Amino acid sequence: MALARDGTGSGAVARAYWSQVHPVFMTPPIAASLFGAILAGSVDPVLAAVHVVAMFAAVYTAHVKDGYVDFHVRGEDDDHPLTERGCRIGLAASTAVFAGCCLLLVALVDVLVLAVVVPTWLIAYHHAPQLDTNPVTATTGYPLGIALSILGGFYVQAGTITAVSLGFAVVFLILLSGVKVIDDAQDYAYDRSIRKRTVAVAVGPDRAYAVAYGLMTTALIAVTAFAVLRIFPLTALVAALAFAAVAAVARRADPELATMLLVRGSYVFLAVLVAAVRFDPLGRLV
Ligand SMILES: CC(C)=CCC/C(C)=C/CC/C(C)=C/COP(=O)(O)OP(=O)(O)O
Repeated sequence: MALARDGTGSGAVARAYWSQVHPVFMTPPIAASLFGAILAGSVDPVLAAVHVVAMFAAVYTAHVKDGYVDFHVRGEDDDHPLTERGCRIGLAASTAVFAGCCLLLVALVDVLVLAVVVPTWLIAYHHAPQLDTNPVTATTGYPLGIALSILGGFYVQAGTITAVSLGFAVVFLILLSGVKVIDDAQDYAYDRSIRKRTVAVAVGPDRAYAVAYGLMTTALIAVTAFAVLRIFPLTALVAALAFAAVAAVARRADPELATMLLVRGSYVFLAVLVAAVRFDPLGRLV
């Protein structure tokens, strides 16, 4: 039975599976995992790599399942490169890779690591058709995965969760939930037509913007407070300032441009936080 819908042979199958690798969605959890590792201080590259592969496998699972549900079950999408059987085999393969990583982490770290790793797959697998039907879970599912990726990346190195790692995870959960609300607002008309209940569809675009920027502001205030209290490194203030500058520009842009700016702003935010955690130049000055 065919695995790919657009042709036969190993080339067509490989292209179909490769199409489910979405760098826009897969790079952030990988970066988050590595950020967690850096936060822990000393980085064991093997542990970091196993956790990164687990996060990749979780997000791959989410995409294959989402594509399967949107095309084969709901009939929402016009096209999908994998057949139903192709989707099932893809899901089984990515889940097997994820389970293999979990076993390795249990062997190399401890069994408690499962508490911060397994939920990422649960969120990913249940994104469609369960979590994506409710505005709250549709918005927070992916950011929660990123937050858990930070915690998991940290845990595999440090063997514990600290207040600082939890603080960073919560900040990313809130900030990225805000970005996701704007991202979803891009598809407002289409999502409304298929009765997909994003925040923009549920409360209207104007209130969705207010919710989104409220969430981002809350996250930045938390970073500022944690930095001033020296719970986070002082240089984290620069990360908050940089993101605030991007968000101020995005506020006046349409949802498409705003999403593009905010996603890039999130990378700048993360990059400055890495520098803050590693070197804290501002903290050394005062
Ligand atoms: C480790 C980690 C980050 C885990 C979380 C995984 C997770 C929930 C990923 C979601 C990826 C995805 C299918 C996005 C598109 O959803 P959509 O419903 O907005 O887009 P659609 O309109 O294409 O269905």
